[in-house]
Amino acid sequence: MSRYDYDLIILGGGIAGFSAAGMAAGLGKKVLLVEKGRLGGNCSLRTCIPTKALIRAGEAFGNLEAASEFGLECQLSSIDTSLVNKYVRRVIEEVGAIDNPESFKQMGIDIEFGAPSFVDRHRIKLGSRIISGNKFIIATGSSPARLNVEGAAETPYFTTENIFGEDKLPASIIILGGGPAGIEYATAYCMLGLKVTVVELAETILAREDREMTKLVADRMRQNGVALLTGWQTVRLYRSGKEVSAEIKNASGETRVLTAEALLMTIGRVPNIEGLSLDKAGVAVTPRGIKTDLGMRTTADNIYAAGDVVGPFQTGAVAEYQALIAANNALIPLIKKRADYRTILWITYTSPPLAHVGLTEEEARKRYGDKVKIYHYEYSRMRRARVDRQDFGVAKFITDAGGKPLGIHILGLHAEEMAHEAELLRVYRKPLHTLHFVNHAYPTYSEAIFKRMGDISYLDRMAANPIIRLGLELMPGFVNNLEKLKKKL
Ligand SMILES: Cc1cc2nc3c(=O)[nH]c(=O)nc-3n(C[C@H](O)[C@H](O)[C@H](O)COP(=O)(O)OP(=O)(O)OC[C@H]3O[C@@H](n4cnc5c(N)ncnc54)[C@H](O)[C@@H]3O)c2cc1C
Ligand SMILES: NC(=O)c1ccc[n+]([C@@H]2O[C@H](COP(=O)([O-])OP(=O)(O)OC[C@H]3O[C@@H](n4cnc5c(N)ncnc54)[C@H](O)[C@@H]3O)[C@@H](O)[C@H]2O)c1
Repeated sequence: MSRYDYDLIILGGGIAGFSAAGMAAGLGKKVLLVEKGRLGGNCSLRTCIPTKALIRAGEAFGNLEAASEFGLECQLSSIDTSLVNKYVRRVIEEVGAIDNPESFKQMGIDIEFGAPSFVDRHRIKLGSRIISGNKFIIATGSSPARLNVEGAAETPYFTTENIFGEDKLPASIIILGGGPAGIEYATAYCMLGLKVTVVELAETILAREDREMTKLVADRMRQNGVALLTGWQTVRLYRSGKEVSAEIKNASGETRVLTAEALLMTIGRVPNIEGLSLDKAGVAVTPRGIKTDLGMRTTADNIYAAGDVVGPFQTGAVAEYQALIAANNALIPLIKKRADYRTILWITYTSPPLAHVGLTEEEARKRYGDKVKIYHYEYSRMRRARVDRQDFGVAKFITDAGGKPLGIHILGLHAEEMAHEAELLRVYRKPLHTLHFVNHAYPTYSEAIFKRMGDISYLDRMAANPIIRLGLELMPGFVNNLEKLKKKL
């Protein structure tokens, strides 16, 4: 009989907690999941799912507006958005229902609700009870960071915690923070007809993206009417009658006052560690979150951590990845897994979406100098995109000298799905021309990008190989026609 009540205790019932609990239950372990609030975490209840629902609502309106592109004439004089948040809340409820406590119990996972705190590295206090565990995974996630400037405490503003609680959308909104969160909200609200202003402290929005892609996103957003202000610091917030105002200042000392019906703060996240008494368990923290090694083990050797509470990449996909590594290492000591952050991808759900796979051009040039090759494939060249009237976009391929992808960035319709084929190529270190002989359905976006890029990189490879080149030169016109052919593909 075990010395402990549980083999594994997981703190936090978000995407990281669920993934770890599922794996532990699958391994036949006695597992307890403790959740402070409602099961589902930010991803289902406040961030990933609701923002995608909001963007979908915006795109639905965009599709109506674009009907004439398809020869359909209809009159659209106004848009009533008063039921949009209700739709988003319905989606949250539907997705939340999938994560009900009963379904976890059926998997053999015990669930407890409450705010746990460590007593020592094998015991937590939950209400008046003490519960012991052999291993622990802390997956308590993150909360929105809040700006501490003059007037902030007295000024009403939204964060991801409460933005969908309102019944009506405002007519105008100021969004503080031009990271992925701010840009996704700005995209959706702009499509829904709101007057949107984004204030970003840094000189660029979406600082982790390839610069060329960031510029394309920013230009497109500006064309669509979003006021994007980069390099501006917010110095004061205050109420202006029924509206809110933000006083902002730039590096040259210029000041401006922005006023809107609502203000949303998306300036980053802080790890949820309050009340856990981590010091009693010997778990160290840094300003970014809980300190772990690449095996997701904290400074206490039986305690692991995963997800937003750890970082350095705060996405649902990384939370799940880290949680599986943590559960594996906690429960199967003979097979050690380590996180490799080079193999993660993410999507920023602008419209169209932006997929990020591997290195940016700036990072690739820093590491590999001028040896990198850059290929672009414009959506305007795709037959499928033309059919769909979706020909804005570009796929950018950054490869090493042998054509192996270092980074792939796709801005365009279905980029979020195509990113996975890109990631497979990169992770398995296959050159782009591998795809030259892989069948892709036609007409699809995937065919257009991957097959054609495979063809182009294949031709490049042919031309670069002196022996093949010699042979080809005997074929009249081949090499001369190469550039023409590449343009045509
Ligand atoms: C606007 C926005 C949009 C996003 N969209 C995407 C997206 O499209 N795709 C994507 O991959 N990522 C997206 N993310 C990131 C994603 O939300 C997070 O990375 C993900 O939710 C992290 O999961 P987690 O399980 O680590 O933490 P969380 O989802 O925060 O879950 C932690 C859970 O722990 C509970 N908890 C907190 N404290 C305690 C405690 N003391 N004891 C017990 N339980 C506790 C919480 O109540 C919560 O249920 C988005 C983020 C934002 C801000
Ligand atoms: N699709 C996705 O996967 C997705 C979508 C949204 C968010 N997320 C993740 O959620 C996390 C939180 O997103 P986020 O955008 O809130 O955080 P972030 O840290 O990624 O970006 C915050 C932005 O706010 C700016 N900022 C900071 N202080 C500011 C101030 N005082 N005034 C104006 N701007 C200020 C920062 O320079 C930064 O650009 C991120 O890690 C992100 O990766 C993922």
